[in-house]
Amino acid sequence: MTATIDQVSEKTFDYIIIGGGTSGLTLATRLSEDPALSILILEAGADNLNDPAILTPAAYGSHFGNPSYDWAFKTEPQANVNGRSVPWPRGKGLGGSSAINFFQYHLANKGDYDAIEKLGNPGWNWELFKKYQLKTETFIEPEVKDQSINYDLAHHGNEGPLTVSHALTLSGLEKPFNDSLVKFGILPAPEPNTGTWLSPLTIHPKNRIRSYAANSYYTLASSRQNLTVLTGAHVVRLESRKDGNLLTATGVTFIYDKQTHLVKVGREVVLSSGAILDPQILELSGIGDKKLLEKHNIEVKLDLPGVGSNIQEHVFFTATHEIREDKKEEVQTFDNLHDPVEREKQIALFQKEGKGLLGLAINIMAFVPLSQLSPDSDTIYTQLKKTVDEGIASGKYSSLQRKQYRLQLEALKRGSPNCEIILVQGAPAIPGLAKPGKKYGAFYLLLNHPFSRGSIHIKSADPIDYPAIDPHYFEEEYDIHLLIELFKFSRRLAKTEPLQSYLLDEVHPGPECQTDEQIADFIKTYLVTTYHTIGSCSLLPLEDGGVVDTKLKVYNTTNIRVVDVSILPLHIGAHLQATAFTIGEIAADIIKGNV
Ligand SMILES: Cc1cc2nc3c(=O)[nH]c(=O)nc-3n(C[C@H](O)[C@H](O)[C@H](O)COP(=O)(O)OP(=O)(O)OC[C@H]3O[C@@H](n4cnc5c(N)ncnc54)[C@H](O)[C@@H]3O)c2cc1C
Repeated sequence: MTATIDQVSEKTFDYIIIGGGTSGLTLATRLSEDPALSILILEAGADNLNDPAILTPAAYGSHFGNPSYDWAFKTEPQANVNGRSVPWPRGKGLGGSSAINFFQYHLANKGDYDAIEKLGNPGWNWELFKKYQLKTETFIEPEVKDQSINYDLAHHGNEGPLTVSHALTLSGLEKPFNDSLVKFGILPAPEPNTGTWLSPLTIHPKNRIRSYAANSYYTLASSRQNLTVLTGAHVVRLESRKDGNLLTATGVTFIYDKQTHLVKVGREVVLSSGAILDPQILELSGIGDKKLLEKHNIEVKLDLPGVGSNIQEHVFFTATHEIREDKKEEVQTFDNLHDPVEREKQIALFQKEGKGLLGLAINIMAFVPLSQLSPDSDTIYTQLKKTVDEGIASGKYSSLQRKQYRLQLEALKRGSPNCEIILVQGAPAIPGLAKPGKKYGAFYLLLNHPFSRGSIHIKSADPIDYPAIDPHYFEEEYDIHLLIELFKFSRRLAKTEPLQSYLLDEVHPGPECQTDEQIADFIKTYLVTTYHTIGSCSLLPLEDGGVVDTKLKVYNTTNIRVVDVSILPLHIGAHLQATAFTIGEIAADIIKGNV
């Protein structure tokens, strides 16, 4: 049961968690295990519990633009992607982005977490993330023991709140994709993910519904008397007092039903409002870059220039092929789900028998180093290193970028996976692309370790005004260079047996797109977000632009923490939800004094 405003307004809680999303609900569930503590979650969206629009698998993208589920952000116009403002959907409501995401559930490779420690964060490494990820999930072994499915029980939990398993239906494209990649030396991956892989998913294979923060973690805790959840509560700012140099949060101001309210805090305020809105709430609270706050006439409580800087985002674009006529019956794709009548039929079939297209998932993926994909990888590395060296010599890069780039270059040199290819069973939603009666296979080509750095800052002191999201796409040329190489690789892969026997010629962009300039223009026109923003409240030493310390506490505060993916200081080669749940688990143990 969610609370009424009278149970919250002007009351005091030990812990106030802002945002009932992925990390926030994880943290709240663990903290409320102690009946002596009172915990409040303030969530701007609705509870959306038991909503089929969230629970039904294969609902990819159907929530986008719907204010009941999606904040529907947009970037500032991006100079290097033809001036486009790129839509950034993000989950709104209990469960946050875990309620609308695409189900893949996995950590990145070891080196990506160890890099967090190397940036000056003792203890924040692979061992820590692995230990706590095991707490998040109960892994159910798949009934279909297809040879494409590869997993290692040592890397899975068996007592966690989330249910994780593998897709109920295979499309028929898994094995040809794997076998063609082997011809390039890219082998099926052991866990964790390096190589070709079918990602585990947060779909309950028995109930056949999405497993996410609200029906896993929150369900465990929802009847506890010490946990209060207020939905429809949009947090505006933290109230605070200053004792010497240290800031202490005393309460939280929020808007509920168009009225402004205050709730007081006994111990700590935790921001779990996601990487886009954490910086807005901090800046509206007077915590951020002094010059920016003064520009908006906000009283400066803490000059903390790292807030909203160091933004890194995964992006991708799609190359689409038609499935050959003689393979159409053999291969299952999402294409038929665009027909509303067929979709209803498939939902009924899935609910009754667990069969059909809804059991398909976006899960066929490979995490590979550039050196395995491009014959020009040595030249690209040499050019990149030269650019970085010149940038350092000219003073173009901050001390943080210098450290990050050194680690990124080292990772490239040792052949750590930095590219991702997903084979999606169906055409992307580009108007006019998919023809009725045809089936498609599409390569999603992803940039996971960008060199460009962006920012997210308030545009005004109005809390309802969305912040300016400026990822600075392709400001570092290597980022687009890598995508061009990935695209060329996807063409070679499509022409390699056995995949070649399944895929007809590329229909988008198509054969007329040949030169690097043409490919770059296609990428700039169709680039989309992978929904994985990090860095806006980075876990880093203060002198490198850090916002939180290794206990996730905001610098120079006594009781304000940030607990969500905004703390990641350098991007990882994985989809982010497993890391978000894991951060919630780690934070709970930090607060309990166990880490
Ligand atoms: C469309 C989409 C698809 C994705 N697909 C995958 C995938 O397949 N696999 C994967 O691993 N990852 C995926 N991700 C990414 C992953 O789901 C997120 O990175 C992760 O869930 C983020 O967790 P979080 O706790 O940081 O933020 P969120 O889960 O987004 O939680 C933030 C919460 O804070 C609330 N909030 C924000 N501001 C306020 C405020 N002012 N007052 C009160 N409440 C507020 C929000 O409404 C939200 O509920 C996807 C994300 C999206 C959006």
